[in-house]
Amino acid sequence: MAAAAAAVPAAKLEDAEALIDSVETFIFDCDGVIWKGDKLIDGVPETLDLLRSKGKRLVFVTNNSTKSRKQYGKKFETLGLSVNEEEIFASSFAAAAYLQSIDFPKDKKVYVIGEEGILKELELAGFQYLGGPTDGDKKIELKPGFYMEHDKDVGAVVVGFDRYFNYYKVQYGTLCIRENPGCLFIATNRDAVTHLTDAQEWAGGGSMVGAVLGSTKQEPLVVGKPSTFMMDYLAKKFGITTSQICMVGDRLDTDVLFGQNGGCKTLLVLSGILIIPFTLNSSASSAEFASALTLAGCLLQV
Ligand SMILES: O=C(O)COP(=O)(O)O
Ligand SMILES: [Mg+2]
Repeated sequence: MAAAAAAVPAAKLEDAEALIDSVETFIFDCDGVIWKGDKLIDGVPETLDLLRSKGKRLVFVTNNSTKSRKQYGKKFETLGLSVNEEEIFASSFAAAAYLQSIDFPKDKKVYVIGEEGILKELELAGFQYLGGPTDGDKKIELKPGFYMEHDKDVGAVVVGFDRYFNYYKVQYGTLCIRENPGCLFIATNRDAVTHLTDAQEWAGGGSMVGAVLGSTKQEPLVVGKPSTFMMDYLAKKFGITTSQICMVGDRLDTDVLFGQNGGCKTLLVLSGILIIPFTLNSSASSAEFASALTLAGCLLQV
């Protein structure tokens, strides 16, 4: 079922300082909030520094499963942001963590329609996997009698954004889900579009998931936003109550809904889907931070 948009009417942020003082943790979405593609969004370093200087915990949650947490740590570093791996939760990690949470058998395998980030997280979690980029150049020749074999030990198909998506992968994933008894269909996320470059929006993970949903007629279990799986995981890990969290995102149907589903305060910024860039000079006081957020037309969803 597609995630509904946030139900609560939006209100323009009036008092950012009160918001900042009312929570101990800020969860930031990444694409459209921290960066767009590989381009850092103006004002982000100063904003993060300001919040850290006020003793706030910062956590980063991205639905983009192309990278592992470690790889995202490198991305933050190249953008000049010091963020440690433990503060980053990507949906690639969520897929592996979910399989761990259900004690997915280690003698079963995971077929991956997606990129390296998912493979790396599955490896770290000790799961056997196949597929991923190596199936990116496999072609199907539909000659008479052609029959595609598939591994009967696949117990889960994980689908995420995959720039090398092809018919071989759809067919392989479909065979596993339809013919291996109890085979799970897990989606890292269902974002319709995302900024894979800063120049435009690109078809997102939702397009790959939609293809497998179409061929299997099965709804996937989504481990990324707006599912609360990552919220529950990080709230438990950091020992925080969700009312002490403000979720900052650029999408209603994933980020804001994720925050609302988790019982957090939510802040919708307009630097992602709608572009209203704002800059914050380095000596920004929280009042300036407040006015910058207001300037950006931020809406506060409560
Ligand atoms: O890449 C995506 O699909 C979305 O990524 P985000 O959750 O960081 O906005
Ligand atoms: Mg985003």
